Amino acid sequence: MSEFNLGQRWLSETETSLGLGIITQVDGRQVTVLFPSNEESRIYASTDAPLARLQLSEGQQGQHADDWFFTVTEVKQQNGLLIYFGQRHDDDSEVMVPESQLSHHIDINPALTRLVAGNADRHDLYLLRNQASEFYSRWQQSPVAGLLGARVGLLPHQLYVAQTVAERYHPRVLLADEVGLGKTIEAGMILQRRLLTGRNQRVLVVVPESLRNQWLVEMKRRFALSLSVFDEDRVEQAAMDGDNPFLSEQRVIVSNSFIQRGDWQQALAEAEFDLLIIDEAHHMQPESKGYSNIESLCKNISDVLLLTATPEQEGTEGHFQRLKLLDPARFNDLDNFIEEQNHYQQLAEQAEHLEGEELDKLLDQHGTGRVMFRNRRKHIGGFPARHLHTHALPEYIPEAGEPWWLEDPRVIWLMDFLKDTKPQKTLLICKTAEQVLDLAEALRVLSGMQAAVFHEQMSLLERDRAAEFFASEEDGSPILMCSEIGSEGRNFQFVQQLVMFDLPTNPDLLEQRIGRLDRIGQHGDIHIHVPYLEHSDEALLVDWYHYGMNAFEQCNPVGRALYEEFHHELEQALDFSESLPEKLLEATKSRHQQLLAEVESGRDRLQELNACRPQQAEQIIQHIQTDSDGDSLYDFMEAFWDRFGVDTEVLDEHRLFVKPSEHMRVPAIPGLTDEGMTITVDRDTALTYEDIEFLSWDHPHVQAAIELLTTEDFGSVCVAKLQNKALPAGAWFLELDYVAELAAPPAIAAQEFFPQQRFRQLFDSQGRDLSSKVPRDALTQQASFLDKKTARQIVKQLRSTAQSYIQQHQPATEQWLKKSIAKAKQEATEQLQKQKQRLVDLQQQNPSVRDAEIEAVERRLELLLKALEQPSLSLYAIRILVNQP
Ligand SMILES: Nc1ncnc2c1ncn2[C@@H]1O[C@H](COP(=O)(O)OP(=O)(O)OP(=O)(O)O)[C@@H](O)[C@H]1O
Repeated sequence: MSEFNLGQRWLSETETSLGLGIITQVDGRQVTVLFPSNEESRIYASTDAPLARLQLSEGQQGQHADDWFFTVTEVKQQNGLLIYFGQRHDDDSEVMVPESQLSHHIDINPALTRLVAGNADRHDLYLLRNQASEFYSRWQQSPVAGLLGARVGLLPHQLYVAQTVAERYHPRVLLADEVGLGKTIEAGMILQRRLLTGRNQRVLVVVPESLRNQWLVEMKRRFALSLSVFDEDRVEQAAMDGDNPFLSEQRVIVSNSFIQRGDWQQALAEAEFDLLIIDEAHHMQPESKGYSNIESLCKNISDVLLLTATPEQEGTEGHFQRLKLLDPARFNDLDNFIEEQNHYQQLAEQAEHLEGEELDKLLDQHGTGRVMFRNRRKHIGGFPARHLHTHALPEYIPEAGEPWWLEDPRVIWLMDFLKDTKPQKTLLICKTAEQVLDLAEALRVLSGMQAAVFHEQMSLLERDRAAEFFASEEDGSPILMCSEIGSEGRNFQFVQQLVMFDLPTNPDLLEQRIGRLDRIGQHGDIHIHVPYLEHSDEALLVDWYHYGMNAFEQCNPVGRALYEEFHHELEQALDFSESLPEKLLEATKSRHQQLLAEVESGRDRLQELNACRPQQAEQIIQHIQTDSDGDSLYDFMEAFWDRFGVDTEVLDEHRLFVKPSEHMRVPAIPGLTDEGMTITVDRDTALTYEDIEFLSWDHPHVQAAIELLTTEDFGSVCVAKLQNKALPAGAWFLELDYVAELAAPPAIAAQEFFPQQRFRQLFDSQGRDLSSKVPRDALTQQASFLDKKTARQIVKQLRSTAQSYIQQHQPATEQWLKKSIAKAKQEATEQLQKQKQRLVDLQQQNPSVRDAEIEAVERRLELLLKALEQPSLSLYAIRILVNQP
C-alpha cells in the first residue's frame, strides 16, 4: 500500500500501549514499525495492518522527542511526511517539527490518540473517567481538602487551629494546647492539608526518642501518612551513595538526641525541608545541648510548628526563647515581651465588647495571637473529673544492707492497692529508672507479679513492647511503672488509676504526669493516688500542690508562675521542715487566686478567644461533613473496583473488604496491598475499628484511583447506544470533553484558583453544535452498552469526521479557555491583593506578621499569573452516541 512512508508515525490499533511507532521499512507487502518507547518492532501485512496514522491538526498540542510541547499552527505535507509548524510552550518560539521528531510517548492527548487508533472503551468506564475529573476538581477547591481523611472526631478547637495554621503563608507557630488536647493531631492535620494542597513537600519531624514510635503509629493510623525514621545507622548507610541521605525521603522523623549530636547538621541544612515540626519543644533551651542546631534548623526552614503543652515549663524566659525561635525579629527583647503581657487584661476587656471582624482584628493585631494557639480544658468542657486520694504512711528507718523496698510502707500499700483495684489498670510514675527497677523487683519478689516497666535504660523497642504489654486487655500487665520519661507525650487514656510514687517539684511536670490519663478519649473519672511517708518531701509537696493550688484536680495555668515565686521558700521547707509551713501555704493560696483571676481575665481570655472561634470552627465542621460526601465516594470507588478488577466483599452496613483479583486491569494500585484491606467511608466506624482503612477523598488509594482515571487513557473514548424513537436510526452525536490545567509550582496551590476545568461540546451528525441545548445527563440517561466490536467499527467509520469536527470547533474551545483564564486572573489578583493588604495593615500594628509572609503572597500571585499564561488544554474524553431505537 503506497500510503506508508519511512519516517511516518503510526499507532497500533490493537496495542496502543506500545506508544507512537515509526515506519522503518516498507517493502511491497509488508511494513515494519518500530515502537521506540518499548523498543519493540512489529511487521504487518501492508494491506490490512491494524495501524492508524497520527495526524495532529491546528490548535492541538504536540510533544517533541526532546520533551518540550508545542501547539500546532500549521500542517504541511512533504514527500508523504507531515511537517508541523507551531509555537513552543516553554519559550514561545516558532518551531518546525517533522513528524519523525515527535515524542514516542502519546499520553498528552490520550483521547485523540485512541480515537485515531480506532479504540473504544465501555460506556461505564467513560462515565467513571468523567466522574473522576469532576470529583477531583471539587476536591481541589474544597477548603477542607486534607482535613477530610483524618481518623479523628471532629473537635472544633483542633479543626480551627489546623485550618487557620494550614492556610497561612509560611506558618511559624507554637501549638500549646493543654496536655492531651491533641497537639499531635493538630500538627498531623496541618501537615496533611499542606502536603495534599502542595504547600509543603518536605517535612522534618523532631521528637524525643521515646515518642518516635508513637508518632509513627499516630501519623499512620490517623492520617495514613508514613514517616521515615532516620537514625545514625540509616543515615550512614544512605550516605554511602555519596548523596545527601535526607533527600531520599520526603517525610523524615528524627529524635531530639540525633539533632543534639549534630553530626548531620550540614546535610540536614541542605536537605531542602520546607516544614519543621518539633514536639515537646519546652526541652529546647538555650543552655541545652545542641540548641544551636535547633536554632539553625528553625532559621533554615521556612515553616515551623513547635508543640508543647507547658510552654512556660522553663519559665517566662524559656517561653520567650521559643517564640524567638519562631520569629527572632519580633521577639528580640524579653523586657518588652513581659511589658506587653501586662496589658493583656486591658486588651481582653476591649475584646469582650467586640464581635466578628472587629474582634478578629483586635486579636490578630496584638500579642502572641498570631504565633501561639493554646486551648484549655476549661474552655472546651466535657472532660472527666480528677480525684485526689492521699495515703499518709508511717515513716520507717531502713535497715542497713537490706533493699529499701523490703520495708517501705508504700510498697506494701502498692501491693494492697493492686489487689483492691483488680482488674483495673494502673499507671505508676516516679522520678528515676532505678526506682522503677527496684519496684519491679519488689513486686516480683513479694507478690510474684511480672510488672511492665518503662524507663530510659530500655531500648525504644523494649519500651514500646512494655506499653503494648500494659495495654493488652486479656493477658496484659495490670500496672505499668514509668520513670519520668513516661510522663510525657504517651497515650494512656484507657487507664483511670494513677499512682504518683513521688512528686516532682515543678507543677508543669505534675500536669504532664496527670496528662497521660487526662486526655482526649478518657471516658472515666481519673483517680490520682499519692502514697507518701509522713514528714517526707512528698508530704509537704502534696499539701502545697493540693491546698496551695489545687493542681491535682484541676489543670493549673499558673503553676509555673507560683513555682517561680515560691521555689526558694519551698526548697527551704523541703530541707528543714517536717510539714508545709502555714505561711507558705497561705501565701501560695492567695497568690494562686490572684494570678488565676488575672490570667483568666487577661492572657487566658485572649488565648481562649484566639485559639478557637466557635463560629468559624463550626463552618469548618460543616464543610468537612458536606465535602466528605461518603455516599458518592463509596459509589465511585465501588464502580472503580469493579472496572479495575478489585474483588469486594460486603462485611456489614459500613465495612467492605477489597482485594486485588487475578484479573486486575493494571498491575498494582497504590494504597491497595495484595492481601487486601477492610475499608469504611464512615467516620464513626473508622473510629471504632482502628485497624481498617478510613477512605476519604484524601486517602492515597482514592487519590491513586482518581489519578489513574484522569491521567491514563481509561475510558477516554467510548461508543454508546442511544434508544430514541424520535430520532432516525443511525443518527449519531459526538460529545467532547476538554480539560484545562495549570502547570505551576505545587507550593502556590494554584488549583485553588484554577482547579482542573472542563469544557464540553456536543455535535450531531450534521456538525450542528448542540452543547447548550442537550445536557450531558439527558444523553447519559438514554445511553446504553454497545458491544466492543461494533463500537470499534463505529469509531473507525467516524474517526475522520470526528477529527474534522474537533479541528473545526477548536476556536470555540480556545475562546472558552481564554475566558476562564481571564476570570481566574481577575479572582486571583483581587483575592491575593486583598490578602496582602490585610497582612500589610496588620504588620503596622502587630510586628509578628513577618515580611516573609507578605512576600509569599506577592510571589504566589506572580507565579500564578505566569502559570495562567500557559494553561495546558487536552481533549479528555470523547463519547459517540449512535441511535438504534
Ligand atoms: N480528634 C480526635 N479524635 C480522636 N482521638 C483524638 C483526637 N484528638 C486527640 N485524640 C487522641 O487523644 C490523645 C491525645 O492527643 P495528642 O497526643 O495529640 O495530644 P497532645 O496535646 O499532643 O498530648 P501531650 O500534651 O501529652 O503531648 C491521643 O491518643 C490522640 O490519638
